[in-house]
Amino acid sequence: MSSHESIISIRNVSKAFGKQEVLKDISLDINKGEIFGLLGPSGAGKTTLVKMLIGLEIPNRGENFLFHEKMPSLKLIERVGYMAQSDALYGELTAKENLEFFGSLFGLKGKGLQARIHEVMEIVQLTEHLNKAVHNYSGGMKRRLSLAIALLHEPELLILDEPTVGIDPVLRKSIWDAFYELNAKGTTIIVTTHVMGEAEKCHRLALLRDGGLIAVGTPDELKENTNSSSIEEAFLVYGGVNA
Ligand SMILES: Nc1ncnc2c1ncn2[C@@H]1O[C@H](COP(=O)(O)OP(=O)(O)OP(=O)(O)O)[C@@H](O)[C@H]1O
Repeated sequence: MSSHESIISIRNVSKAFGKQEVLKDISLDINKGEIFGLLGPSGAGKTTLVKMLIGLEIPNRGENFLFHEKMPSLKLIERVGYMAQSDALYGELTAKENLEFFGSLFGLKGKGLQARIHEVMEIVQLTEHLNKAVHNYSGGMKRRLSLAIALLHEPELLILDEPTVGIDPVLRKSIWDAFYELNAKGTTIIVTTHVMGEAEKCHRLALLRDGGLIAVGTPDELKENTNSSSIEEAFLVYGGVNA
């Protein structure tokens, strides 16, 4: 699916919070049509990096581009669906009302919006809970609703920060099936994860540790280059730890 047209370009980016350097001289290109995974342990800098991609964090050094435009730039936001790690939902409102609110922010309305609401709720398998107040949703249901919101305006780029945390394996599989379907229609997808099995599902991966990029490649390349039988083992080898 990947076209080798770079839609994200990160050039020697570093970021510090106070004295803590959270991203260290990262350079990376992500191509149109990829399912690209950012894999790393908790605190590695994944969230900081994805926020930077869409202009929510600004680097101290280096620069990053989205659709060839230097970030931060507000005008690109409609082309991106972003699902943050913590759910930004209105608990008092029903799922439908949440979707209507976020849809209206993207200029969706009327029958088109209602049809789209039904489509995205089908994808995340929440249709029967459409009229339930969100404070009655479980953690996994909230994650799925957040995903539905990110999909609502049919963005060409989806950036998903740990999209399947708290979601059971059966539903996780069906959500990944939905990612592949969207990807087949041309959507580029970036996911952060610390789940190795999930990383295997990506076309390409960047391994992050302590704010540094330790390797980039397809899951097979990463395993072959390190003589590893799993991504977990490859990660340890790249990280300088004997597997
Ligand atoms: N706004 C901030 N102010 C200060 N420190 C921050 C801020 N945001 C992140 N950090 C620190 O930066 C480091 C990287 O955090 P980040 O959330 O990017 O990691 P992560 O790989 O996404 O981790 P997780 O998988 O746990 O979400 C952590 O040590 C975190 O405490």
